Amino acid sequence: MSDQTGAPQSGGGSSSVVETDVVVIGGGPAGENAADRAVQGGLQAVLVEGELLGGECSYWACMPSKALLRDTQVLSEARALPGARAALSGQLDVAAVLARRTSFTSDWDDAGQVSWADGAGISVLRGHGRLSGEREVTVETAEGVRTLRARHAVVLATGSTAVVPGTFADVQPWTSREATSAKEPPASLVVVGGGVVACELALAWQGLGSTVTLLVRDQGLLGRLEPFAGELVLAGLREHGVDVRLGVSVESARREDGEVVLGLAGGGEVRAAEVLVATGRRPRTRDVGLESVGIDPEHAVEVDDTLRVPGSDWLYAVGDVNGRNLLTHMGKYQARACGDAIAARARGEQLTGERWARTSASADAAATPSVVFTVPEVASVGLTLAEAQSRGLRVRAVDYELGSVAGASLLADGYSGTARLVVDEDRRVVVGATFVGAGVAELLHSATVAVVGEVPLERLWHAVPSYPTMSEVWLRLLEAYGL
Ligand SMILES: Cc1cc2nc3c(=O)[nH]c(=O)nc-3n(C[C@H](O)[C@H](O)[C@H](O)COP(=O)(O)OP(=O)(O)OC[C@H]3O[C@@H](n4cnc5c(N)ncnc54)[C@H](O)[C@@H]3O)c2cc1C
Ligand SMILES: NC(=O)c1ccc[n+]([C@@H]2O[C@H](COP(=O)([O-])OP(=O)(O)OC[C@H]3O[C@@H](n4cnc5c(N)ncnc54)[C@H](O)[C@@H]3O)[C@@H](O)[C@H]2O)c1
Repeated sequence: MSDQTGAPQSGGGSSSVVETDVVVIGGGPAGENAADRAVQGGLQAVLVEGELLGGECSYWACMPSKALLRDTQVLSEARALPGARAALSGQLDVAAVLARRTSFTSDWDDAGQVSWADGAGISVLRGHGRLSGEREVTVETAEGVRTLRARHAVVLATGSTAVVPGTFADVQPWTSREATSAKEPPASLVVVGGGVVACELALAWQGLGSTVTLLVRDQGLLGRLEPFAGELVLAGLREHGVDVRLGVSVESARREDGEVVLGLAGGGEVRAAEVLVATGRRPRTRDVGLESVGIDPEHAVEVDDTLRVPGSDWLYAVGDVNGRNLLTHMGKYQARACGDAIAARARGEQLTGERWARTSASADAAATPSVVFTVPEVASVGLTLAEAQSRGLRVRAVDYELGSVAGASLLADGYSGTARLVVDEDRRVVVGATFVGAGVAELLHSATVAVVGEVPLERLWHAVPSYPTMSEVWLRLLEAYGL
């Protein structure tokens, strides 16, 4: 361990038992934050990590993928301004983009995160951890098997892994890991899937010079978001040269002459130097010992709003592994609530799971923000119109073309984008918002505050947006609603 738990130890050598307050299995963003909050709450914590401290997000997901996309976004915005466009000449420096991407992953070295954990007072134990009974975790380390016993809680934070359908079993496809860490663009890339990973990484590699084909089983992209979001992203991908084919299923896959050949249902083939399978993720629940405590490892680990497993007084799960929201910021949010809940219970406090309490991850169900970093960007929070209706809310959607807002028209000639508010008519509050267009990511937090705060429309009217910013879309939306 990189630090002492200060806890009594028994045994020695390869079978030593370490007792501590909290054991966290998985040192991704969620696990790190759960351990950190427990320590801040006055407890000792051991964080067990089998690969790189920092998890998927730091090395193979959020950070490298956004670094791969950023230059394409900037070029697209510059091309929308005649003056800046005139200054654009020559080619994108692909090697520089890849080097910057690599710098964000610290060249896949976690020394910086280990030193953060040390500073935060968290003990890091490297190895594969498994639950091995109540409050007990067994860790396979390079030095032998270690057993950890938790006085207060064990937190499962093992994340998720890419789902690769059996069709691709023999072709060693790229998953998001290879697609975020590749050392050079493949000449051609076929991407399978129509979700966030597929859209972002198709655009990233097209922007870096690959010829990209996107095969989508459904009739549209980004099915969980408002329909107009998928339509605008589809148009954006096609404008960037991605060959997007909708309603296409892959029936077979083989490698031939150094290429991947995909056979399509109904006939036809697609060939490319590489294939990226982006067909979703599953919680990492297998091989973590859930069976030893009577939990089915084939499903996400169910938790209550304090992130504790129902029926248990010691087992918690945060981040992707509980399937609530597969997003870094939501995993970290859950982890803060979880670490605080563990510390509070250790002090003998009774938690009722009250909505919006500091120890309840209430926003998971009501106000999850997310950004798709494509061109155009999609920024959304809360419920879509369809979700709100399916929950039985009496809602009304208000739409406005972002290009008609002065701030947006200044940002780009021919700015195209759409904004939607979903208003709960009974409470006259915003329960969902979606913005699609260039530069909308930074607009999102205003909507998150409105949704979480349940700010009445009449009061929102007094939140005056500055002129000429894109935020003026708030005023236009409220006017369109009838205020
Ligand atoms: C390509 C891509 C891009 C993404 N972009 C974004 C984005 O822009 N914004 C965003 O919010 N989200 C994004 N996500 C989602 C985000 O990466 C995840 O939601 C986030 O990483 C989940 O954090 P976590 O801590 O739950 O799990 P992980 O990050 O998966 O970390 C889990 C950790 O647990 C370790 N582990 C697992 N099992 C064991 C075990 N038995 N013993 C010891 N250690 C173990 C793993 O090695 C890993 O380090 C993206 C995902 C992908 C695939
Ligand atoms: N910018 C971000 O915040 C960001 C970026 C990437 C990923 N993420 C997170 O990661 C999660 C996973 O993303 P994802 O895109 O991998 O999954 P997803 O579930 O969002 O999308 C999977 C896509 O694959 C399709 N699909 C599923 N099985 C298929 C099959 N057998 N053949 C063909 N198509 C199939 C689905 O119809 C869907 O379009 C997201 O839900 C999101 O929470 C976030």
